[in-house]
Amino acid sequence: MKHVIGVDLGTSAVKLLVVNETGEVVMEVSKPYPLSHPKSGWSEQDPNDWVRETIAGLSEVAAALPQATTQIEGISFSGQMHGLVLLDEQNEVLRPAILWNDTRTSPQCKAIYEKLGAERLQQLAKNPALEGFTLPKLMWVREHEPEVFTKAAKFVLPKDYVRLKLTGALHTDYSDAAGTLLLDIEGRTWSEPLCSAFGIDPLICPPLVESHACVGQLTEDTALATGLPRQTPVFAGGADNACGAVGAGILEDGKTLASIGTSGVMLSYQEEKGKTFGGGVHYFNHAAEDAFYTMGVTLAAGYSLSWFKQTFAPEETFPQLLAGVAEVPPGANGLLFTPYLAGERTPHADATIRASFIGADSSHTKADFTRAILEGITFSLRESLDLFREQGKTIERIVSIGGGVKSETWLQMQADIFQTPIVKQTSEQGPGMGAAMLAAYGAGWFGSLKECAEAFIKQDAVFEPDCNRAKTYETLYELYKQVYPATAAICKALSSFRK
Ligand SMILES: Nc1ncnc2c1ncn2[C@@H]1O[C@H](COP(=O)(O)OP(=O)(O)O)[C@@H](O)[C@H]1O
Ligand SMILES: O=C(CO)[C@@H](O)[C@H](O)COP(=O)(O)O
Repeated sequence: MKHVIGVDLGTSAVKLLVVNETGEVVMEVSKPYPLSHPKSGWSEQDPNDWVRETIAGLSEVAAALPQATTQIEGISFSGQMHGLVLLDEQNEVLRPAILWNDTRTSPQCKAIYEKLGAERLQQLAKNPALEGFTLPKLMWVREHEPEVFTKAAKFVLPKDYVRLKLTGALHTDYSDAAGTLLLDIEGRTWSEPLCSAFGIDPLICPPLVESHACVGQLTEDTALATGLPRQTPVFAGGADNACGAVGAGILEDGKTLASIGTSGVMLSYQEEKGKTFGGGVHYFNHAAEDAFYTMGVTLAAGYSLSWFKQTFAPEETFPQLLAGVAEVPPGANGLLFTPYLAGERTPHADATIRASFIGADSSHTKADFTRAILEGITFSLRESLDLFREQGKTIERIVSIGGGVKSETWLQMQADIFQTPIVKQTSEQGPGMGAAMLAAYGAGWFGSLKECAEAFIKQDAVFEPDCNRAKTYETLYELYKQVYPATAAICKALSSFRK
């Protein structure tokens, strides 16, 4: 039987999905790598860790499925967005990648607004200037590490670097380019006015391709290192949220997903071009051709839970940590959490805000704290959902993807807080499945991504909202929304005390 491989380069790990022609996942491999925070608000990874772990994952696939490897008709990628990978003339990395959740670039974002003004920026980039985006990171390196910047021949996004090392071919796709703040989103070219306003040589930007485009095959070295055939076709792939949308079947207006990975995302397909939803959300190219989506982002969603586990229960697994949480009532016995460990994007674009537990008392247990964290993350995503609903988007059901899907308690909580049915698919790996689907479509298995979605995507369960819990959560949500304005000034004043 024919197979494709979807490689999802997440923030916590690279996850590989081997999928057969009926859409069945025949093998999954996950290879973690470290995340480093050299200073408060900084977030970096070594791009060569991504390459090493991807090759290790592909080798595991080749060893476990020797017959299947000769029938692999494509590999494609999904990647954490916005991260700046700077390359020299020889395509070697010049410094650690500066990631999507790094907020060191507030002065550069301010400079972008001062130069263009919010209205002109919105007109050209269709997005606000946010610390996580790639352009302010380029400006930061130019200002703070000029000796590095002068050596930079190209920049790429994270998954593009991995693909470059596997194939020797250098590209990015429209969905990932959209998150740089340098793309003319609807014109689908690097924006000449944006590049020239900020002194960025367009030659530093990688060539643009469609997400399903075949960009080459494995190099001889990669074939040797992995055990996969050299002629295996490689397809460009897309931004992880665009791929998540493909893998969750978000391919027409009204279809919406909630993703809880390291970040949290509320994403909806956007038929009407250029709608800004008040400027607080992102508007990006889809991995499907000539299509767009809009989304709000919580910077520390799953990251809040993994931070809590690592700090207070490092010996426990996630299922052990979550074991008592279903028995704790909504509201965690009077404990509220706001997930601002790394600053925030939507609806509060604020790099200095930090997280809070409000209402802690001596009766609270670890299970109360854990439940408060799950609720706080979900309230934060509800704020993005409200932005869409308030501007007239009809959202009747939400597909949930990402690591958070592993907890049924969390899925039910999403249904109760979002007040909408939550769909769980057979694979929670939305981005990896989306990458596999791009390979399947690129390889010509299907006439369109929609046809591929019909064949590949399978629903596993639906979680319906419970009226009583939804009502309780409405009261709690109103309290949650008061925490940001009440703590913003305090967090700003505390920022000079941070590491
Ligand atoms: N059993 C579990 N129950 C609930 N959440 C989980 C579980 N296991 C992992 N997670 C959450 O999933 C997150 C990782 O999700 P994932 O989609 O793999 O992230 P990424 O793509 O950013 O690497 C972790 O940070 C954690 O919060
Ligand atoms: O910055 C964004 C979206 O704008 C993040 O969603 C990143 O794309 C990281 O994704 P995960 O590692 O959480 O999947």
